Amino acid sequence: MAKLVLIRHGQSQWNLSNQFTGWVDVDLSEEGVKQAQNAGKLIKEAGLEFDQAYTSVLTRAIKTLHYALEGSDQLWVPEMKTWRLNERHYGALQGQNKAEAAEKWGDEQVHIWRRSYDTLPPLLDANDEGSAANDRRYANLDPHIIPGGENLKVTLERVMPFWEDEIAPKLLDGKNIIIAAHGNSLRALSKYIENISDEDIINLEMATGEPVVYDFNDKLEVQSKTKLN
Ligand SMILES: O=C(O)[C@@H](CO)OP(=O)(O)O
Repeated sequence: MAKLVLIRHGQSQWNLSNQFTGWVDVDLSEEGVKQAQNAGKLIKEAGLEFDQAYTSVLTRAIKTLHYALEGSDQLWVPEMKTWRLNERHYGALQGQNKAEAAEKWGDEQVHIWRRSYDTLPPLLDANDEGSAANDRRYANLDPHIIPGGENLKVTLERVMPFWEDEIAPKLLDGKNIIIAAHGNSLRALSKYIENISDEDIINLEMATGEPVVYDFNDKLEVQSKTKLN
């Protein structure tokens, strides 16, 4: 039956400098470009062929998708971009260095902000100049939907409608799908797909630029999960 490939974007400039990123639109680092190109090679070697591609509205994921498709000779595959696949919004932590934040608030607090399922980060005010409300790419969204900060639970809640309406029907129709997105939007999706508990999802990490291949049966139950590396 259908295959789904999830790929976290290659290393970004702020992964490299260890800054909270969220919805800030930073580019791939040089290493990130190499990781994304290598993902394309691995996809080609595995013989994976896609019918539809999805990504977020953030440059690092879009470019990763394009490198992965180009490397597997499938740059022509139809693609759709949606804010629903964006990284979780990291609120007022966006832009801060993670090590400096741990010195300021303690390792435990920062770990809770980063990995607890339902604790929100400090929120960003809608009037803050860094708010997504000031960004043209979200102009068509109801301002009430634009987050000031998200935990994994809220991220999952805004990813799910896109899964239900767009992705699941295609998989049920036997279409092969690739999604290039972000560490936490993909952790949210994996939690749902693999039925991982609120406690256990804390331990799931996605490596940058590493394609993860799911095989589904015709009831959309996972038959296998393989990491390409
Ligand atoms: O900063 C972020 O947006 C994310 C992903 O890089 O970080 P973390 O892994 O700490 O949730």
